[in-house]
Amino acid sequence: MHSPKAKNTGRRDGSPVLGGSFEFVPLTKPVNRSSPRHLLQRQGSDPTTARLRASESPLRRRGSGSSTGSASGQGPPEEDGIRLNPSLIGISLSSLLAIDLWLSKRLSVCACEDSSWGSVRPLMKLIEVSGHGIPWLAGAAYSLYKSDTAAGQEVMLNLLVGLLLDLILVGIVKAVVRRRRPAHNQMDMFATFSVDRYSFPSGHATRAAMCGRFLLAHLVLAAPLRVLVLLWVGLVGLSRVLLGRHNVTDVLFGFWMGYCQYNLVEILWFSPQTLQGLLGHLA
Ligand SMILES: CC(C)=CCC/C(C)=C/CC/C(C)=C/COP(=O)(O)O
Repeated sequence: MHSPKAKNTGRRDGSPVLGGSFEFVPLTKPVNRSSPRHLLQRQGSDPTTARLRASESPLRRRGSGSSTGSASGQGPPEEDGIRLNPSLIGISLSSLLAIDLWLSKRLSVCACEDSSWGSVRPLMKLIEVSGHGIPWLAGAAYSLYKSDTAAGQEVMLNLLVGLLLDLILVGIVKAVVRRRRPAHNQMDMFATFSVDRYSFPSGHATRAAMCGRFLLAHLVLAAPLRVLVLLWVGLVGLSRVLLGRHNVTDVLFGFWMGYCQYNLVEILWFSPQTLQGLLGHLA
């Protein structure tokens, strides 16, 4: 299991490392302001390692005076300002990912039958099916076919457009990011595409967020039903992590992406006239 703690103890000299490429230097350690040669002698017996350390660490670079400083010797060189920010971003991202992996593993309590909440797994899989693309596409297509009012047809047509858009956008992001599903996931999902071996973002989460917003905006629902819709969206997201299908960040990003996708559906909104025009051009 990856945990922040485990990641931070990887160095023989005890200095914590995050993501393998960043090094924290204790601020209490005296910074040597003399020549780099002196620095090398203090770094230990391996001069190559010592030279690398001296050049990696922004703190040491700043402290080493004329050898790496600005031409005038006053203040840090320009490049320090440029490199410090990416380091901070990198460290923050590495920490976030480490917490994500650790938390997701802790929460995957229905990942298999033998897990601590293994008995709830069938219920979680039922929630999984409720957020799957096939029932949603089939339901929207059937409602479009059966609808006898122009308003009903318009709403169902645009739900269908939104669902197809969701499949395409999630497929693209998954193919670009290529984040593997958690190791504890059992790949026993029903009807998947090849990109669904990747986990970022959760397609169930994007669909739940987009459809949730769509239902709340376009169906006249009583307050208890509106609460039920919100509850269902939350449960779909939670079930992805409990089943071990996703890390927490896959689901959170999925919710955000689905929320934005609904905005896109609103922008693209097809009216029956537009549809008739499109069909007329095709015929
Ligand atoms: C008509 C047509 C193209 C249907 C395809 C529906 C389909 C197979 C959707 C995939 C749904 C799925 C398994 C998404 C993966 O969700 P994650 O939450 O595991 O990313």
